[in-house]
Amino acid sequence: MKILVATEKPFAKVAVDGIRKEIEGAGYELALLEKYTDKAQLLDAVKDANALIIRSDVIDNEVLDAAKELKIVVRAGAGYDNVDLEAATAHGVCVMNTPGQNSNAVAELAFGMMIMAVRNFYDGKSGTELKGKKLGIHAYGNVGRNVARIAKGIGMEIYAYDAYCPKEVMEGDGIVPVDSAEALYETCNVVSLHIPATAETKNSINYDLVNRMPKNGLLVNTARKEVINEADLLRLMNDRPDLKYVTDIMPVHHAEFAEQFPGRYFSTPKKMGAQTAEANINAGIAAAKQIVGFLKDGCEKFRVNK
Ligand SMILES: NC(=O)c1ccc[n+]([C@@H]2O[C@H](COP(=O)([O-])OP(=O)(O)OC[C@H]3O[C@@H](n4cnc5c(N)ncnc54)[C@H](O)[C@@H]3O)[C@@H](O)[C@H]2O)c1
Ligand SMILES: O=C(O)[C@H](O)COP(=O)(O)O
Repeated sequence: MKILVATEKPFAKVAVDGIRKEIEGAGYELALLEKYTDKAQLLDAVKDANALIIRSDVIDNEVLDAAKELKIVVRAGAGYDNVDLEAATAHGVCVMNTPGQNSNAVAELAFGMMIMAVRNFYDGKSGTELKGKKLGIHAYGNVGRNVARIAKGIGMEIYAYDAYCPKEVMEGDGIVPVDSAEALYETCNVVSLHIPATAETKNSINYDLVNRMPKNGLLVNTARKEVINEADLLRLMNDRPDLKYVTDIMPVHHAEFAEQFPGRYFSTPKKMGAQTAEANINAGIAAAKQIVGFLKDGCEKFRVNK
């Protein structure tokens, strides 16, 4: 059995070593395709792979057609919007993610960007503190819960909205649940986005919603660029010179944001939320273990396609 790690953005070496230990320890062969620059390289590498470990790498119908021996794809990470689930099901390929394995890394980055923004991107002028401010967590999943944990230490008032998480879970964590996204944005000085990119959420962060934020509101996005209605946000930030936007996922209209909103906008050059040795180790080794469990015992825990 050949297990291919196909990562355009590679894991830390220590994580690859851990993956190798799991795969070779189970008697399988490990192949690496790292830092590839061309889809043709991926199409060639998947030809004889029985299992794939990927990150944000796009697995579409063309890749699945080329991967004649493929049984399983594990997205080492949370969001699996980069995998065509319907096509995978049609090809008889199981798709999994590794929930929770990179969430602390993302939560820490959200605070890194949050502090940078409220300190005016370190321009020397007086900024503000997070302590005592109202934080809105938009989606109370694995990342959202880690954000809440850190926010407690900072001394923020914490509110959350999640369309599917029971209010009792938030209350049990000492978080104030709110009934709608609208109520969250109306209430909070800072909103941190943690919704997945789905048909329901894409473009949902729009003019009306963000405009509900109080004066000097800050929107932090470590989720996906697709959830933002960029045209609306550009228009709103022009209409509301008090608002700031920081993101770990570079917008399609990055140049416009950067040019129009100096001192109010920041994007990491490349998605960095999960880019820590710890998150790479956690997610990479979990992916390797899930593949071994699937191939040896048929374990389908964490399967995300039907
Ligand atoms: N920047 C990065 O490197 C990075 C790393 C990890 C995750 N992410 C992104 O963050 C997202 C969240 O990650 P996670 O680990 O917390 O995932 P998760 O699956 O643990 O949590 C997602 C939460 O979103 C909620 N949700 C789904 N649809 C919603 C909606 N319409 N309105 C409100 N809540 C909704 C779910 O109920 C769930 O609680 C991922 O899907 C991914 O897109 C980015
Ligand atoms: O959904 C995720 O887990 C993140 O977007 C991580 O993406 P990456 O593995 O490309 O850093």
